[in-house]
Amino acid sequence: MGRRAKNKQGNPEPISPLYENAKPSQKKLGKRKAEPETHESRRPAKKAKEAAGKGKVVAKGKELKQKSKGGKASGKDVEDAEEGGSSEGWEDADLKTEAISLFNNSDDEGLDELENDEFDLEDEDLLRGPVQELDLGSDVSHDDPAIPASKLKSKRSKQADRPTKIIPNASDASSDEDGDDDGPVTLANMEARSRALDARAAREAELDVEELQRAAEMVEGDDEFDGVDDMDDEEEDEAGGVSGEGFVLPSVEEREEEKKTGGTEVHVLQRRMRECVKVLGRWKKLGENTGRSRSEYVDQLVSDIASYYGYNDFLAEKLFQLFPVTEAIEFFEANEVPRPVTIRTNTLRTRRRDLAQALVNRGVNLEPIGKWTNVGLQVFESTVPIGATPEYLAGHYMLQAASSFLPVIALSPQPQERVLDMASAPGGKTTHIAALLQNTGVVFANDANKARTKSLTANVHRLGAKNVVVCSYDGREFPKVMGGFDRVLLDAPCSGTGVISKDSSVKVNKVGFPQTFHDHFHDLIIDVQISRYVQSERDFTLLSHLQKQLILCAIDSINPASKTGGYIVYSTCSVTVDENEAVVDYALRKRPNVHLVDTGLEFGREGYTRYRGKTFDDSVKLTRRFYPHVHNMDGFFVAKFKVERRTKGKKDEENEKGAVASKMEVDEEEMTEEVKFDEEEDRPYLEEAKRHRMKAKGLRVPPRNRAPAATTVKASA
Ligand SMILES: C[S@@+](CC[C@H](N)C(=O)[O-])C[C@H]1O[C@@H](n2cnc3c(N)ncnc32)[C@H](O)[C@@H]1O
Repeated sequence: MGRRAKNKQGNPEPISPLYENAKPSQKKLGKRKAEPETHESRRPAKKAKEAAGKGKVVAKGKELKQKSKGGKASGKDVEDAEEGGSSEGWEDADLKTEAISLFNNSDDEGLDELENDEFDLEDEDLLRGPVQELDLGSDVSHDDPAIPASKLKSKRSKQADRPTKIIPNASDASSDEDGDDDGPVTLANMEARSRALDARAAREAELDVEELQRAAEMVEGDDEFDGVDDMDDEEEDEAGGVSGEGFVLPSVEEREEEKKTGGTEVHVLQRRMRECVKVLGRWKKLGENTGRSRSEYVDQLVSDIASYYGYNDFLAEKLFQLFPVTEAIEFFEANEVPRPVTIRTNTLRTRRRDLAQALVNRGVNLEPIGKWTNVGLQVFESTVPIGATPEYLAGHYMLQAASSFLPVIALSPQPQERVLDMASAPGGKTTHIAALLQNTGVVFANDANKARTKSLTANVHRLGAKNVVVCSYDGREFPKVMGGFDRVLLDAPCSGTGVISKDSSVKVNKVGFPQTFHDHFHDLIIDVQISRYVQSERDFTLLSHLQKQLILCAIDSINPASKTGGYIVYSTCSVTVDENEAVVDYALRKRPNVHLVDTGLEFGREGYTRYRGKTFDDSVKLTRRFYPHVHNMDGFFVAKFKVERRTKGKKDEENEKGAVASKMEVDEEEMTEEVKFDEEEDRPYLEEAKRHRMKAKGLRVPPRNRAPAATTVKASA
């Protein structure tokens, strides 16, 4: 837990001047200059925080309740209940007191999990405690004497009483005109609201093109993402010129010493972060005068981010590198705020309008999510437990993060098709696919973790999906066990760096974890709960290795002659390049008969084609990235491939041998190029993994000291 999370006593120094001094460059951040300052969409995460200031509570370092319009909702709690301990989305989240009463889940499995989960009563303090935010986007602070009161007032009023909404186009414009403040949605006003949303979405679509272009320029022109050098004059004036008086960047030795003595005070951290962001933001102007190198400032800032938000240093740096400096802070801040609660209408049982009406009658305040989904509803408040309504029990909806809709929308399964959901538990996406197939065709819902297929099966039954076959294979066994699919979804096991707001344990390593962790890695069947504890480059390499194996198997499971399909969607709830673009690029190199196509998603940032010295295929820009601070959704990645018929060559013949060939290919390339295994160190883990496999197959397991040693990961896989 970071200092930010720990600090429950007194109000630390407000850090809002940070933003005043180093306002993010809108150009660099791909935000909309054309939008008026009052446009909430500029800072979705900020909106959530503002919401917190209005009777809602955002606590330090731990996400608490999101209570829009006085309501209470916690996305992570809800999906926890829904998905019975899923790996992705909300299911691993802690449950807080309030959520238990409001979003009580009737699903037994979910309840068990809630009861057993790390229920931190200390958080009750946080529920009552003051809001503390490191807010780059908060223009001013009430406490800042440098800001005239008039300015303060107008800036504060920008963030009107609005609920935190899903912002697919990084925009949440015109909430007023769309009637956000006109009271709850009713049957009478729902159509009108939907129309208003459509109109808004159309306007936003235009702006989005502009934003995408900016984002693309940003990636193109700035490999190192080195901050906001291009602040305009006005911004510089606001930023207040040179670095703060009296501030001296600690030396490496001082930093080490500080760590040894248990870190520094929160207000010192805050000030230092503010100063570092300011200097890095205008390095050309300020940097030279400091007599220090840019990397010293970056190192200090990353180290402070790690302490302040409670990440391990490695992960803090990895995530920091994804963004320009100021945007990185926005990202870390957004991870401290819960995402909106959303549900997906199960069209096998009901229509969205009927569901909305039924829930409105029960005292649920909700609204359609946006134009991009015709089944999603965002819940703002509820007087009943949303995970235990009769409609929920009757399978009329799934509690599901909005980002989880995206890969299935991209997959776009057509009636009568044969679809493989390669890593499917607990079934949020499987049941969505089944609904889009209108209960025709067949969905093979596979998950390597047998225990997790229980909640998958339960969800399949509850939602009335009759075209689903549940199975439990290692995904890398496909297409050996079965092939010829029209479409394959690979919602891959990942590090979970996109869902930190739901599962803050992603931030750190846990005591006692490594044994299990390595065990699973060497078995290369990674339960996502475990895969999340990544703490070194090697861990990411191993995870990426599994993802590469799985994606080749997914490709090889497709029937390229499919009349209606021939598509694969690869998705993760992670934002790291290793798990996303690098995997996609690898698949393109290994399978020449495959190319990327448009995901069909209306929003999301383009995938990176260049990143920290790596160059990916140009077409990788067709992939889409989603961020909490931009879209007010979990961090997510979606890529869509089309598989063509192969013109037979030697390599293709090899590929046709199926999963084994796919696995071997990855092994050969990766083992030599990237992953250097220390066989001696790994031997016990390999042996243990082998024992597990034998046990699972019902074979007699030899005593530990006589277990036959596996020598390579390839052999154990
Ligand atoms: C991101 S979660 C899937 C979430 C699911 N698609 C949903 O929407 O509910 C990843 C899943 O991959 C499974 N998994 C891990 N390694 C696997 C493997 N080698 N083959 C198949 N599934 C695997 C995990 O058990 C986990 O349930």
